[in-house]
Amino acid sequence: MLEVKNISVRFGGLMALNDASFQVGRGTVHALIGPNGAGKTTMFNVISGVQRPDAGRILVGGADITKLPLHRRASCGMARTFQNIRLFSGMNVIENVMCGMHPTLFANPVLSILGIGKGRAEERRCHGRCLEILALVGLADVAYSPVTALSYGHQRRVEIARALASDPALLLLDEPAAGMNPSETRDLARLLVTLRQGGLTLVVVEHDLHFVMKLSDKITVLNFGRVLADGAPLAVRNDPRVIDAYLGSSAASMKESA
Ligand SMILES: Nc1ncnc2c1ncn2[C@@H]1O[C@H](COP(=O)(O)OP(=O)(O)OP(=O)(O)O)[C@@H](O)[C@H]1O
Repeated sequence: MLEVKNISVRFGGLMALNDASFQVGRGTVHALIGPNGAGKTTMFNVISGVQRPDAGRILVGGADITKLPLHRRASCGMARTFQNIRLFSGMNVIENVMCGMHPTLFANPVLSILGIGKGRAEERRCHGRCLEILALVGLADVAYSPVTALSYGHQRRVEIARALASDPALLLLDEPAAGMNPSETRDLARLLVTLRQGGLTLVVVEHDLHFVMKLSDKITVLNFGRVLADGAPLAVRNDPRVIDAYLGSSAASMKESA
């Protein structure tokens, strides 16, 4: 589904990514982990088109998208969420989700504002689809609530719903469990499993190692911009290089969670 080939990104004298490569299988959950500053967010930015790499290539479904501008990445079936919640605070929940459908809409602004013809039909279709997505993420009952009235965990779900609205095949989630309590994290894990069962491919940057170990089919570990290890959760957890560089004492607690 996704091939990251020999990606390098330099910020002045710092190599944020250094010849990093990995592959993500279709319909899998793939986690990207590593210490602070390892290059995880930079890698997400390269994949999603926010950051142009100095070297290397990104392929989605075999197509080279390295030079595809940010605003055209949705058209190749990719969506992402960000580390910090970025919702429109003046809108309700469903309006936020409907914004995510923008790349798939055709009616022009005049038809949409007047609410006639194609504009009206499209708005109805968009509204119906977003209600389905809200039901999928467990937020149908708050569809018309102001988004600011929702708990932190639910706001994160709205972000995921908005990303799903563009009907992606590949979803990039940057620290989706950050700031969540244990019960919200468990609910999130269940949601991600449901999405994978629906055929979606998920790439997740996450610091919560218990969450990552339970959820992922494969894990790539970054360290100083390089791929330190890449493989099944068990193999990665037991890799001495990963334990030395990153897991340290948390390896023991991860064993319990596996
Ligand atoms: N725009 C930038 N300009 C200069 N340096 C940057 C920039 N963005 C990231 N860096 C540096 O690149 C390195 C990788 O940063 P990045 O945010 O990708 O790491 P990370 O693994 O996501 O870290 P964290 O887990 O703390 O979010 C860090 O040393 C960071 O300070």
